[in-house]
Amino acid sequence: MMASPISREWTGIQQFPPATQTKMLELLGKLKQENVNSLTILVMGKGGVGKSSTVNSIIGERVMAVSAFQSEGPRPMIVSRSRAGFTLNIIDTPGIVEGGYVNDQALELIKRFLLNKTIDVLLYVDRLDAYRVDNLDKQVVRAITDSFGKEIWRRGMVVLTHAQLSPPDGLSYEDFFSRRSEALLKVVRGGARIANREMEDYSLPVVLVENSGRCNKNDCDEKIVPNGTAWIPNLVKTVADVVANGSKGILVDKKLIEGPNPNQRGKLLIPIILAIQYFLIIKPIKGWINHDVENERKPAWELWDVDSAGRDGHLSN
Ligand SMILES: Nc1nc2c(ncn2[C@@H]2O[C@H](COP(=O)(O)OP(=O)(O)OP(=O)(O)O)[C@@H](O)[C@H]2O)c(=O)[nH]1
Repeated sequence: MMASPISREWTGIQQFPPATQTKMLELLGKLKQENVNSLTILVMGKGGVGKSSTVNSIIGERVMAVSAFQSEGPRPMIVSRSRAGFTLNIIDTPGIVEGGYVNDQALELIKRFLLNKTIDVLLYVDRLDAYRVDNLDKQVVRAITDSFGKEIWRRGMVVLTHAQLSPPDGLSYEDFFSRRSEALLKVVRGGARIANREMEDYSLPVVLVENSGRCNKNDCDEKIVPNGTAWIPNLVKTVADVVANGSKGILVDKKLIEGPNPNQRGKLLIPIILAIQYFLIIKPIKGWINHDVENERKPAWELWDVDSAGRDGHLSN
């Protein structure tokens, strides 16, 4: 069982405009009807994409420190709020990428932090206003998959921050949004190794978020994204849908954390591959080069030139 963190009254809900409050309380009521009395949401993604800001927006309080620079300590944080007998726990994590690679230590910290907790929903956060996906995105998805198992993506949703943008010329907002989400979903499915035939089980909804204070509002004073959706209640509704999709939450137990990591097996192969390369490729080439050097009997100061000439000569053979 999950040790329940000390949870404060969710007073931040009162900061929302009445229309949002009504929707939120309706959603919580619906969850309670389905016997869901508490939810734990895990928030992950690269650094600086808006994870902490999103947590603050949902809670309606400035609970997480937000900065334009990478967060100071690589430490996960949990915030818990209760309202009408329902408890919402959100776990914010530091970006797990450092210097172009996934930081395994940061990942270990997150795993240990989550020990004996059940993840009900994973928010995979990235920015809407990015124009391409790269290998780093895939690495982050893979790290999440290797840490918590592929099944976590059945409880996953993609959150796109910085949603209030004007798309580049010639593209409608809807087109831009669908291109960006398709590209990211492809990366997630690839990194999580979700086969085409499994797609139905991994629906991975995509939601838009705008954390900026300059976020547009509708007539009811609710923050809206450019497609007109009031994004906070929409995000919470999507969370509720994911919980109801028939899959199970992910219990992070010792076995999951200490179990074999497919990445680790891959790493074991690296020295073997390097050794094979050395004996089959580099050694013979060196042999040829030395052979050439001896044959040509150049003076020592010219050996460098001979060396590269010799190598080129043999490689093009
Ligand atoms: N315009 C705009 N700015 C945002 C949005 N979300 C976050 N930001 C800004 O982006 C910067 C980083 O936001 P954070 O919430 O700290 O990002 P993070 O993903 O938690 O960062 P790390 O903790 O370093 O991993 C801050 O300057 C935020 O004000 C958004 O939706 N729109």
